[in-house]
Amino acid sequence: MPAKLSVNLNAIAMLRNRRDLPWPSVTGLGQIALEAGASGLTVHPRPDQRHIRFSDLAPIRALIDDLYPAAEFNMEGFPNEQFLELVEEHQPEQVTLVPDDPAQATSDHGWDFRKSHNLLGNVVGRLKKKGFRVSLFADGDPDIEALTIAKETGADRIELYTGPYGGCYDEPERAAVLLEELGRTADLAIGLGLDVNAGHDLTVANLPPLAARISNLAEVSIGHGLTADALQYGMAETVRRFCRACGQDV
Ligand SMILES: CC(=O)[C@@H](O)[C@H](O)COP(=O)(O)O
Ligand SMILES: NCC(=O)COP(=O)(O)O
Repeated sequence: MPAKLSVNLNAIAMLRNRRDLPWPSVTGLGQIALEAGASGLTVHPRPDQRHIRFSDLAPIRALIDDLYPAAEFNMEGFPNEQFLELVEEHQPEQVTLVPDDPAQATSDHGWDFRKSHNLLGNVVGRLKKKGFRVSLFADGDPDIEALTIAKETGADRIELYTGPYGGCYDEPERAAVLLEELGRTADLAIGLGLDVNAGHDLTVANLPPLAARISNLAEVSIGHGLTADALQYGMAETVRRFCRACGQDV
């Protein structure tokens, strides 16, 4: 089965938040993504709402429920009480727990499962009792003991943090080493009965080798690279539309 694509809307929300105007529309672009074949939408609401605003969550939930009931809503975040209440209110199909601090610019590491065993055990227990699928953000580190703890929390999946791999776009030898570590981590996780997602800085260039190495990859969530491509591949047509709006015949 090919990996499912969940489109992360954070980058679009960040662009929208530059002005007090409703475009680019987070829900509207989410709809285009689902219409084009994405299997789901991902958001990572942070406490300062610098990307996704809490008020974006209900319209995204409604978009999926009303028009794309087979699609999935994936909410990512650090499991503080505010995040857990947002999850309980908006009922995503998947909750991805990420160990990020509110001051972090973006997610840059997976959980330290040894240190966070109790926290994750409690939070995953609370979410599983309410029927959520839970995924835990994990480094590409083939550490069987750490992955066993992840499994013991009751989580369903891990999401491999692919940032270091994505950052090696101009260092193919280093990328190959990191790819193999991600692959070995996935093999161990799958062996323990965890499903495997992946995300962070994935692109159309680095995704095919990852999907080939992890043949059971369940889902990738992609925002930054996908939004960059949407701008690049949409720019020419958009400039033509604006030239026409100027009265030019192009
Ligand atoms: C967990 C993860 O890797 C992504 O959610 C990442 O944090 C994207 O969020 P930003 O685009 O807001 O950095
Ligand atoms: N979980 C990773 C994600 O949602 C997207 O990360 P990025 O593609 O914006 O780096």
